[in-house]
Amino acid sequence: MPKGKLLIVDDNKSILSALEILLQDDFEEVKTIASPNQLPALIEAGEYDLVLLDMNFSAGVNTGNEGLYWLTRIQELRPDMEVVLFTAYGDVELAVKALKKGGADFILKPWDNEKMRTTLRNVFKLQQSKKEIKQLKQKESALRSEINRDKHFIIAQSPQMREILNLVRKVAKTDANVLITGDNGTGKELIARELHRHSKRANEIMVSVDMGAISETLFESELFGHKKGSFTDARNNRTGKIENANGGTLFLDEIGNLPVQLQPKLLTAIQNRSVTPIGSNKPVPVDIRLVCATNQNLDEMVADGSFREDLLYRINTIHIEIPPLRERKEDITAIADYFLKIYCNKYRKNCAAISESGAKKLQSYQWPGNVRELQHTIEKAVILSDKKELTPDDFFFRPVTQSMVDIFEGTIEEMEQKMISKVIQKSGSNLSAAAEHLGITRQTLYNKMKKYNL
Ligand SMILES: Nc1ncnc2c1ncn2[C@@H]1O[C@H](COP(=O)(O)OP(=O)(O)OP(=O)(O)O)[C@@H](O)[C@H]1O
Repeated sequence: MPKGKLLIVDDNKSILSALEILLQDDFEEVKTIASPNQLPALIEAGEYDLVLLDMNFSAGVNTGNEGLYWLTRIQELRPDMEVVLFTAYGDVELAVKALKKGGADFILKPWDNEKMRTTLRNVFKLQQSKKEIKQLKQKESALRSEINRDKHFIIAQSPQMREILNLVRKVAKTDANVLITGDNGTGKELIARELHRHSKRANEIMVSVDMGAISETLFESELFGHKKGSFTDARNNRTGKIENANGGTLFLDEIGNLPVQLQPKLLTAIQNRSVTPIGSNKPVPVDIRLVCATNQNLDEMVADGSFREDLLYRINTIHIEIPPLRERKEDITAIADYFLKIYCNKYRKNCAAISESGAKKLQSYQWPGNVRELQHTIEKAVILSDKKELTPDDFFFRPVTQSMVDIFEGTIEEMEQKMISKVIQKSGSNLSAAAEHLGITRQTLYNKMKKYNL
């Protein structure tokens, strides 16, 4: 059990010295100050857990109003701070007023040593319990949103997917970090869930973070958490996703989007098994299994300096590469049949099967959006068709535009160059939008523009 840090405010120096000696063994730190004017800076720094606050400061004034004023100030600055009020005047009315305003307890001067120690220790314990409840509530709401997500089975008819599932089952039992790569919609998150489901952490939470959906300014707080007041919008303490995943699995999707300046902080967190929230200097221990995914080429990003090599080595102890759907034809019909059943049921349709020619049409398409695109194609066909059997004309594919045809010519590098120029042009030279559209970081986009002289 942590002992906590106590801040004592009283304008009587001999009281401060006496209390410092009395309480030094009960707390990790006892800091004494003679003027409440120092309070805001100390409270905002977030170092202390509770305050013992004198009610009267200016000589001759003993209405307790100053104490009430500072109590409110402390609560504004840190709503989770517990304040014990301290006064020489046994004024019950004032005590009630202070407790009504949110004071945790009240001690009268001259004080009884044992009572002083017990009161402060109990208030600290109460504060710790409140903190734990808050963390549990956050964890519970994260758990609930995870549980409410749609659950799908993995369909694996192709030899490639069967091999991947075998590997997943073997690796799942260990705590090895896993990197899953593959194009958009190939099933990376589904594989991550399978890893978690078969791991010894299966009864704990898997926290998923879509790094492609977080704005650059929020990355650090989202992952590591922050202390209240550590930046302008930090109105409350916030637990980061890494800490939320404690005991379970942390799934970092689109890991290639992690800004380069935050990569050392993630590396330190993985190596030291602890996270340090923004505005704090206290590392919090965490026990997580890390699974990362990306559709970007991390080796290339290491070469162009937008991804740290040491971080790549840390996250890819085991590497699982999911092939695009067009390279595993056996899965196309099996997955199509699987989604057909799901959507017929959902939309109460009587479509029992896909015709042979329909299946052929599905097999011969390139599926640039992989399983996700197949899923949507089947859903759309089920909604629009009134037939018992789905035929080729029920399946609509994305039209291939002439500009796309032009891009798909030449070497991979030439195609990449053409694609980047096109996207920059389409975005009106807005590089952030272009990078987002291409699914790469701004840094990678700059590097590629330099490489291709764009
Ligand atoms: N083998 C499979 N069997 C059944 N459903 C699948 C399979 N693979 C993918 N899916 C489904 O396809 C959709 C996309 O899968 P998922 O989100 O796991 O892909 P992803 O590679 O993580 O995508 P992104 O790259 O966009 O993050 C999901 O609805 C998922 O359930």
